Amino acid sequence: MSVDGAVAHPSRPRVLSIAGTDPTGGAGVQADLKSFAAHGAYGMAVVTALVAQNTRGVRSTLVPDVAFLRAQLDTVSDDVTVDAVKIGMLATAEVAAAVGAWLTAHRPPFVVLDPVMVATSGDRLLDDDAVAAVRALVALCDVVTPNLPELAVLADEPVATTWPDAVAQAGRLARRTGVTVLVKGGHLHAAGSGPTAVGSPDALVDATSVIDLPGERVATTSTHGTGCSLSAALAALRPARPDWASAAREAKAWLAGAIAAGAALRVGGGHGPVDHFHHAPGLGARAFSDEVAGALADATRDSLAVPFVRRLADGSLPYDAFATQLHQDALYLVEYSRVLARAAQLAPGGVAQEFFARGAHACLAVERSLHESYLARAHVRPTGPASPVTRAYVDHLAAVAAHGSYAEVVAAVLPCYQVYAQVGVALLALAADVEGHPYRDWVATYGTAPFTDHAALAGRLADDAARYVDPSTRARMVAAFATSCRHEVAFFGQVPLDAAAPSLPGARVPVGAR
Ligand SMILES: Nc1ncnc2c1ncn2[C@@H]1O[C@H](COP(=O)(O)OP(=O)(O)O)[C@@H](O)[C@H]1O
Ligand SMILES: Cc1ncc(COP(=O)(O)O)c(N)n1
Repeated sequence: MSVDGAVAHPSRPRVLSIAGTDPTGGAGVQADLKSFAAHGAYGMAVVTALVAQNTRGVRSTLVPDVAFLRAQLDTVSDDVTVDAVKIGMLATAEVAAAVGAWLTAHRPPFVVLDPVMVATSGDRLLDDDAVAAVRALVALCDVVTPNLPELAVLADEPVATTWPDAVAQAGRLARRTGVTVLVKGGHLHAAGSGPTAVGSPDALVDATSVIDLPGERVATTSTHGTGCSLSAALAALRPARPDWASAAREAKAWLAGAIAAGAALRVGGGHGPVDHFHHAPGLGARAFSDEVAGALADATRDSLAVPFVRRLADGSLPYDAFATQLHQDALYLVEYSRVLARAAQLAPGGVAQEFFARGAHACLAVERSLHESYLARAHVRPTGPASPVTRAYVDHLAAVAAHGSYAEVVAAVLPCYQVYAQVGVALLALAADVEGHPYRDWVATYGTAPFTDHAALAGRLADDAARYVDPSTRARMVAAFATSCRHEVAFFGQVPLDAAAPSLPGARVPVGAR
C-alpha cells in the first residue's frame, strides 16, 4: 500500500512510465519523463527492457527477468500513489503478462497503453508471440494509442490505407474491448494514401463516438519517439483535465510544436527526437542581469570609493570640480544619445524601441539643461573637448553600436543606467545625513524614480535581448557590459580634486535621464 498520504492533494500528478529505454533520449522512458515534465507532472519510470538504440536504429535489447520487473513495479506502488500510468515497450509476452498482473492488483485511475511494436527506424520492439499478451493488456487500460500497423495487429485486420478506414477499424477495436482508441495517422503516407491533403490526423474513438484531432503534417525527419511522447503527454495531462478529449487535444497541439522544433536540437543523424520543451524556450537560461550582477556590484563599490564620489557624498566636493565633471558628462551624453538611438534602430520594436528612442532624446534635453543650470554657475565655466577618459568610454560605446547586434548594444549602454542608479541610491542615503547638502538634488535625480525605474526597465530589456542569442553573442554582451562598467568607474575618477576651488552650495538640478 502506498504511504505518501493519499488524502492530501498532491501539487503535481504522479505519473509512471512503464517502458523500454532509449539512451539517446528521444523515445522510451527518457522521452516519457521529458514529456511528463513538459506537462507539469511528477515523473517516475519502471524499465521493461534496456535497448541499445540511437536515432538510426536498434542494435540490441536486453530484457531483465520479469521477477525484477515486478520488483520495480511493486517498489513504486508500495510507496507512491500513482495518479496515471503510461505503458510503452513491453518486449515479450512475459513482460506484458507481468504488467497486466500488476495493473490488476494496483489499478491507477488513468492508464494509457502505447502498443509499441516497431520503432520509427523499422526495428521490432515486440516479440511476435507477445501480441496475444498485449491484446489481453488492452482490456485493462483506458486508452490505447496505436499507429496504423499496430491498430491492424490489435484489430487482427489488414493495415488501413485510408483515414476513414483507420477510424472505422479503431471503432471496431473500441467496441470489442471497451477501451478508447487514440488512432494515429502518422503512418498514413507510408500506408499509401499519398502525401496530399491528409495532414497528420489522429482520432479519439470509443464504442459510440469519434472525436477528430486534425493536424498539419510537418515536413521533417524528427519523428523518433513521437508515439511515446504523445501517449506520455496524455497520461500526464489526464489527471488535471476533465476528459480524455481535452487531454488529447492539448497533447496533440504540443506534439506538433515539439516535432517542428525537433530538427533544431541537432541530435543524431537518423530520425531525430522531438523537442519536448519547445514551449518553454527560456528554460535553463540564466537572466543576463543575474550573470552581470557581480560586475555591476563591483563597479558600484569602486565608484563609491572614488574621492570625487566620496566628497560628493559628504557635500565637501568643490563646485568647480563638480562643474568640470558635469561638462564631461554633457559631452558624454551627446554621444551616448547616438548610441541609444542606434539601440532604438536595432530594437525589435514595441517597448524597447520606444524606451531607447525616448532615452536618446532625454540625453540631449539633460545635456542642454546641464549648461543652463550647473555649468552656468561655475567660477570658471568649463570648456574644451572630451577628456581621454570620456573619449575612451564613448569610443567603446560607438564601436559596439557600429558592429554589434541589438543585444550587445543594450548590454553596453546598460551600466550607464544601472551604475548611476545604484551609486545614486547609495549617495542619496549618505547625503540625507548632511544638512544643507549642496548636491542633494543632483544625487536625487539618479537615486529616485523615474531614473531608477528606467534603470530597472533597461535591465529587463537586456534580459529579453539575451534570452535568444547564441553563446558567443552572449559572451560579447557580458564583455561589453563589463567594459562599460570599468569606464563608469574611470569616469567618476577623472577630475583631479586638488586644483579645484571651494564648494558652492545650493545647487539645483534638472530632472531627467542621464
Ligand atoms: N510529420 C508529422 N507531422 C505532424 N505530426 C506527426 C508527424 N508524424 C507523426 N505525427 C504525429 O505524431 C504522433 C505519433 O504518430 P505515429 O507516427 O503515427 O505513431 P508512432 O510514433 O507510434 O509510430 C501522432 O499524433 C501523429 O499525428
Ligand atoms: C524503448 C522504445 N520505446 C518505443 C520506441 C518507439 O518509438 P516511436 O515513438 O518513434 O515509434 C522506441 N524506439 N524505443
